[in-house]
Parts: sequence; C-alpha cells; structure tokens
Amino acid sequence: MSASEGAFTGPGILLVLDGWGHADASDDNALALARTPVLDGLVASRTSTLAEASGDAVGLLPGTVGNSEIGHMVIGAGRPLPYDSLLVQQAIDNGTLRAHPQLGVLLDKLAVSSGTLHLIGLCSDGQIHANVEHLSELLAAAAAHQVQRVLIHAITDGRDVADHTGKTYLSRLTELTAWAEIGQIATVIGRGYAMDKAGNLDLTEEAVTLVADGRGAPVDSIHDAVTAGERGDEWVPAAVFTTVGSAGVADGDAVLWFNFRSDRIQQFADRLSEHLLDTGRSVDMVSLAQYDTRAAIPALVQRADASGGLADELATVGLRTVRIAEAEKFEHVTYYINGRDAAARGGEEHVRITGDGKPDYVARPRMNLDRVTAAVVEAAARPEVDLVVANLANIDVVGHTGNLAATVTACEATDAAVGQILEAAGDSHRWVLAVGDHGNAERMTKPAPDGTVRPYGGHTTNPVPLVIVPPGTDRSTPALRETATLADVAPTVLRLLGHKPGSAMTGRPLL
Ligand SMILES: O=C(O)[C@@H](CO)OP(=O)(O)O
Ligand SMILES: [Mn+2]
Ligand SMILES: [Mn+2]
Repeated sequence: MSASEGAFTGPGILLVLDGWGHADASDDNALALARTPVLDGLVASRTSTLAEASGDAVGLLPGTVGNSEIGHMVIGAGRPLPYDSLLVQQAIDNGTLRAHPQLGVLLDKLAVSSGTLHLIGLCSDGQIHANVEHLSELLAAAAAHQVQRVLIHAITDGRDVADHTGKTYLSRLTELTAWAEIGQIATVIGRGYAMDKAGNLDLTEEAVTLVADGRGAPVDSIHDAVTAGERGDEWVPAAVFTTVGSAGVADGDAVLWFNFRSDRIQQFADRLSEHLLDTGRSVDMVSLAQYDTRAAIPALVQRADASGGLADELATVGLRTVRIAEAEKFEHVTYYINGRDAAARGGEEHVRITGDGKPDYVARPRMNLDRVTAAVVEAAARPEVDLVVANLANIDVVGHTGNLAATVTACEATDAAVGQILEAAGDSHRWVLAVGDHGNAERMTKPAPDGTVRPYGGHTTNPVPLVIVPPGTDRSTPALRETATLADVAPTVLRLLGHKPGSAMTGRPLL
C-alpha cells in the first residue's frame, strides 16, 4: 500500500450486491426490515455515498428503472452508455426504425407473398427487456408496407411489472392493433417458459412449439388466456387464440423479435430458428436490437460501443482479476462488465458457481451464496490477484419473487457473507468497494395500472449505496463525494489500484 493524494492504493475487491438499492425504511423495504448489521455499518460509514443507477445517469430513458445489464456495463465502462431501449426509442422518434432498409425489404416481401409477420416479445412496459409501446411503430410499419397479416405472440411478464397485470398489457395490445388497423394476438405464454436463460430447454420447447406450430390450450379471450395458470403472469401456460385460424409460422413467413435485451430471449430465438430449419420452413428473422444468438439474426438497432472500460484498462496495465458469481449473474461480472465482449482478457480468471436442479428462490433464498463467498475468500487470499470482482445475487434474485419474507432472509444472508468477505479483505490487506447495480429489495410493493398496491419484485429507480472500505486500519481516507453514479466505479477502482482512469471514462474517482 502506498499513499496517493490522501488515498491508499493496492489490491482490492469490487463487490456488486445485486439489487441493493436505497430507500427510507418502510414496511415494504426488505433491506430495512432485515437484520443487517454489516451493511448498516457500511452505509453509515464516512466512506459511503449514494450512486445514481437508473435513468439518464446510466444511459437509460429518464425515469427508467435500472437493470443488471446496463448497471454492470456502466460499472465496467466508467461512463454512461446509451442503452438499447434508449437507442430504439431514438430510432422511433427520428423515423430511422420505420425507414430501416432491411425492415422495408422484409415487409415488402411479405406484402407480395401474402406471408404473415410474427411479432414475438415480452408484453409489458417494464422497460428492462421490452416495451409493449414499441409495437405501435412496428405495426404502423407493417401497415404502411401493406403486409396483410400480423400475428403477435405475447409473452406475459409479472416480474418487471406487478404480477397479475398481464391482462392489462394484452388489452393494450388490442388497442394498438385497433389503432394500427392491423395485427391480432395469436398466442400467449409466460416469460418463465419463453425467457428461460438457464438452458432448461423443456421450458423453451413449450414456447417454440406454441409459436412455430400453434400448439397450446385453445382460448377465446384474454381473460381465459391469463387465468388458465395459477402461478401468475410469469407462468401463464401456452395458449392459442381460436379466433386467429392458423397461428403457427409457415414457410415464407417472417419473425420480428421485439425484446431489446438479449439474455433472456436468445435461447428461445435460437431454438425457434433451429426448429423452423429442421422442419423445412424458410423464415426471415430480424430483431429490434442485437442478440447474442448462435443464429445470425440481423438487428434493426445497433449497440453502443462499450470498449475502453475497466477490463481493457486492467489488461493494458497487466493486472490480474478473478471474476466470481453464480450462474444467474455470471455474465454480469464477465460479459457485461467487459462491455458486452465475450473475450476474456489476459490475466482474467472466471469462476462460475453452479447449483443443483431447478432453483426455488423462496424455498432457498441463500441460493449458492456460501460457495460464492468461499470462492471470493479464496481468491482474496492469493497475493498474485490484484482485483477480485464478485456479484452476490440474492438480494435481487430473491427480491424478484416479490416474497417479502424470503427477501428479508436473502438480505440477512448477504449481510453475513459481506461480513466474511470484509474479514478476508482485512487478512489480505485489500480495500473493498461495495456497490448495488440497481434497486430492488428496498421497495417490494407497487401500484398496478388499476390503482391497487401489489407485491412487486421488480427493479426501482432508487440510488444504490456505494461504500469503500479501506484496507487494514487505514482511517485517513477522506469522505466520499456526495454525488455519484455507477460511472464513477471504474475510475475509482483504477485509482485504488494505483492507476489513472481510462481515457474513454467520463466518470470521476470518488476519492
Ligand atoms: O431477471 C431479469 O432478467 C431482470 C429482470 O427482468 O433482472 P436483471 O436485470 O437483474 O437481470
Ligand atoms: Mn442486477
Ligand atoms: Mn434483477
């Protein structure tokens, strides 16, 4: 350790507590209700501040809740990055989406062949994976090109918006199709099936055969479609509207995927592509934003450049990092934090902690936290490792269940884990920077579109705690700046490691 402008430098630990937001104590604030002496101590310390993690501070539309993808990308990039949802909205507002040449070619071809355009995506306005309002632009484009038939394959949410609101969003779809004078809902299925990202192909298959072959329970109304299941909107079982005639994808049809975030739709997109190919159907596919699929699916809106972030800087100066998270959040501390670049830089080691069987987060709110913590403690003890980067998933993942009691347990388990990690940091004379990537568990209810207050497991627009724990007994550290955003994390980490912020970073070191 050496002194530099009042701050210490040396090896450290960057700890992302997923879904660790800040809000006043209330009876729906799981973090405040939980007994969390370690986290409370951190937040009360002098080297603690609150960082903006939502809206335009990170590159989202103003007022939009944060999410893991943009949160980790900005933590890594050290600058706000125009997120895909913002870029799509800009392309709608400036007319470039509607005038996109590739979209035009696809729609003209359908108009000539009388083929069907299939729109597939998450139907809510949660703005994490998709926004149902984007459909007005897509439907208008289809109508303008005289496409004759548009079918919507709606995925119900219940996670990024309050549960049991699926009916409201499906009704919104019918308003949009009436306005555009084209399109009808063909099929409905919950995101638990259609947006599995854990390789549970049996779940994905339900969505694939529903969309490709029209295989699902026949329903006559939105009400029947969403009430068939008793497990909420996430698990609405596959349903086909009897009113549409043939709901499946025929040879010569086209598919437009309208989720803008890739991670939870790519498995479905790949499996549907394979299934159509295997069954001899030639189908054009495009996606609203870029997907990380095996299948080559052209995107209508391109991603922002996220290079020049922490990973690139660490590689340039030759520092070693170990990245640790459980499967749910593994790409967060690797792919996202590295600027959506799948290549591991030199000096980078990845530790992915996997669990057994299908997770039940209410029954097992500890998830695989003990093993994640053990891996962090082990990596911290290795003197050749300059920076340990880890994500503790529980506060967010259990928070998403909307179950307050389970989320309180998750917060308490995380608190104990952070305690162990701080001890390990003390032993190895490391600093620790702990930060949330967006809010979640600090607000567990939300008013639904119909005005009722419902349990809510989704993200928030609240700021997140950002705390630096100096190594050893260093108590000379100055207080942190009061205004901060996630973009300040990478410059601060580099400063603490004894290096300058990268030239592409606009965030500023917090000390
Ligand atoms: O689970 C997810 O896909 C989203 C919420 O829809 O959460 P996160 O951004 O934390 O990954
Ligand atoms: Mn997250
Ligand atoms: Mn989340």
